[in-house]
Amino acid sequence: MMYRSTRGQAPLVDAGAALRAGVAPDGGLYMPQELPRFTAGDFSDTPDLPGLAARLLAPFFADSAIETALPSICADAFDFPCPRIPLAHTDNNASPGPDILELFHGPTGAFKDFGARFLFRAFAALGQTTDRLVTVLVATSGDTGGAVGCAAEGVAGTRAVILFPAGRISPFQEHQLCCWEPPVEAVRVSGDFDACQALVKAAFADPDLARRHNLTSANSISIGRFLPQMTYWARAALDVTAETGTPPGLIIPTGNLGNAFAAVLARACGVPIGPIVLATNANATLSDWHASGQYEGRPSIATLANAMDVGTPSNFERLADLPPGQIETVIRVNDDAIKARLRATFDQSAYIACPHTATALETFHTLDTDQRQARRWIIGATAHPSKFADTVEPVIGQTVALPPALEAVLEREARCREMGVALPELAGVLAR
Ligand SMILES: N[C@@H](CCOP(=O)(O)O)C(=O)O
Repeated sequence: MMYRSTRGQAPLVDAGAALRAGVAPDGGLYMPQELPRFTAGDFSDTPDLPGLAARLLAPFFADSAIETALPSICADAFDFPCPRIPLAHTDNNASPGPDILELFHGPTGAFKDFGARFLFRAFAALGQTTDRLVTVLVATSGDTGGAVGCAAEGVAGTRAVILFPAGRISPFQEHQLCCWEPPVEAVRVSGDFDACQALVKAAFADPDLARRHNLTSANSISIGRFLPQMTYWARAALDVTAETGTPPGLIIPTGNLGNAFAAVLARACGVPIGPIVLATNANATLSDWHASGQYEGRPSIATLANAMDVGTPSNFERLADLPPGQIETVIRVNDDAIKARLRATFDQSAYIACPHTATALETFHTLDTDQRQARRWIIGATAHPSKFADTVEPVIGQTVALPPALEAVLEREARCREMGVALPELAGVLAR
């Protein structure tokens, strides 16, 4: 498989080179040159997630340095459960509740563990073909940073530098992304997530900086982050289609658009997925685009669903590269509605959702009864609620226990550096 740039001004590269580069040299994002086509039968003998991942991802990594290691990378990266839980009836009419796909049972309690663990294992496989240190530069609005730090710790040949926005992430998230051993470094930036993301892109666009530090990305702009995220959507969609005869609809909490784009790509490759609905917080870039057809990035707004506080979603560039009509609906949910849905879900179903998952649950309730009854709906539950205890606990009126892996994070010492939003400051951080 070869990869082309969305901007069309860069040479074709294989998957290994696309991973090493992070973004294309013309500033575009890498896209597969052609899409493989699957049928449900292709996965009939792959009941578990790692097996399905290896089958689904094989064409994407064909003829690259990762090809032979792919099955073991998938087995090692996806070694935690990903349960799909039917939610009890959530309102008074007879329409069934959605299924909740819990994507947060990895070591850092967020769906990012799938992609981050895959990516760093892929870097390790690539590392056997080069001895140059790779600097993985990543911007986070909360969850990516923790997952990347955890996945990067101890991986030979890599150094991870995590930029996070001061005052815009939960206390647990901040501790979690600052607690990993060198060569993982966290940097608190006096700006929002979009400023962090712009800094990362500016560093990639600076040829001297990019070459000197051998920069690459661990955000979903990297194919090594977003391609593995197709796996759990495919698993859930194949299972529901087998159970009901109808492809499920997906409701996906959306910020940087990497998780939703993975579902879009899986559907484009023939995975049986029905409508794809994006659930966003008050940040209106995607809902306005869907309503008007005009895309306009803008500064992000701070919300309770902070990991989705993105004003300029990176993967829009990939979405715009595909034929129109890939996203059926975009629903924007404000903080009051997030809190109300969190509370109602707890009261009616005894289910504790994180604020991002609550955004998707609220979105489900905006669908009309016919839409809800036409098929099974799957809610992507993106993070463990205990990561957002300061928001969730007052709303539901009880404490939320940390799972053991997250509890262990608090025993680690947290440290970070500080910087502003100017590229020379980042150059200084990278040089130290
Ligand atoms: N929601 C993210 C923002 C970055 O998204 P990514 O999927 O492109 O890494 C976060 O939690 O940091």
